[in-house]
Amino acid sequence: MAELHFFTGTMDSGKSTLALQTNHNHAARGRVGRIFTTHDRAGAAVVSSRLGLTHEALEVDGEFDFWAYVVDTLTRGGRIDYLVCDEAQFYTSEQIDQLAKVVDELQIDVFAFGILTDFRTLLFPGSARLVELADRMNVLQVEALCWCGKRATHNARTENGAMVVEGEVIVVGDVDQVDEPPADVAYEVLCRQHHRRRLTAARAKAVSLAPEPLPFG
Ligand SMILES: Nc1ncnc2c1ncn2[C@@H]1O[C@H](COP(=O)(O)OP(=O)(O)O)[C@@H](O)[C@H]1O
Ligand SMILES: Cc1cn([C@H]2C[C@H](O)[C@@H](COP(=O)(O)O)O2)c(=O)[nH]c1=O
Repeated sequence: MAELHFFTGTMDSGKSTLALQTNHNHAARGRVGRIFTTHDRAGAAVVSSRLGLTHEALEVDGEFDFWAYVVDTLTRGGRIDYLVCDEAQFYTSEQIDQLAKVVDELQIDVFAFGILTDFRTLLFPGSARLVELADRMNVLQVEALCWCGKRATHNARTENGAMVVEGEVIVVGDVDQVDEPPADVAYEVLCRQHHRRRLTAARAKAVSLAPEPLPFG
C-alpha cells in the first residue's frame, strides 16, 4: 500500500539530506520518482542539502497541480512510483490534498519534508494539512540544538542580529553561521524557552558579557 509520509524537524535538522537519500535509495532499486521543491535557498528547481548534495527538481508554484501532473504523465505512458517533496511547508493545503489523492487513487508513495512552524511559532498551512492527512509523521532523529544545549524545537528569525516576531511568512534564508557582521535576515534554531524569551545566542553572549551591576550600599 502506498503511503503519505511527512518528515519534519527544525531548520538544519537534515530534511533535505534525507529527501535526497530517500530518492537515491528508491532510484537505486529501479523505482522511478520525481523530486519537487519550492523556494530552496540554492535557487529555483533544485534541492540542496548543507552536506553538499544537490539534485535538480521540479519547482512548485502556487498554481501547480500534483494530481494533474501525475495523471498527465501516466496518461502519456510515463512511469512514476514515488514523489519526493521538499520544502513542503510552503505548499498550499490544496496541494497537500492533491498529494493524498495521488497516494490513495494511484498507489504512488509520497515522501514530504518540511518544517512545522514559522518564525512566529505558527503552523505553516502546508505542514498543518500534512499533520492532518499523513499516514506517517516522522520527526527527524538528528536533533538540531539550541545554543543552551537543549533540543531546538523552534525556528527564530533575526534581522540585523535581532530576533523578530513580525513580518512576511516566507523569507528564504539560512541559519547564520557567523555572528559578525549579522546577516540582514537569518534564522536560528532555539528551544521553546529561549524562543519565548527572544534569547538568541548573540543576545545571550551580550548579556553574559555585560558588566556586573554595582552593589547597592
Ligand atoms: N560540515 C558538516 N559536517 C557534518 N554534518 C554537517 C555539516 N554541515 C551540515 N551538516 C549536517 O547537515 C544537517 C543539515 O542538513 P540539511 O539537509 O541541509 O537540513 P534541513 O533541510 O533540515 O535544513 C545539519 O543538522 C548537520 O547534521
Ligand atoms: C522559520 C521560517 C523559515 N523560512 C524559510 C527559511 C528557509 O529558506 C526555509 C527552511 O529551509 P530548511 O531547509 O528547513 O533549512 O524556510 C521562512 O520562509 N519562514 C519562516 O518563518
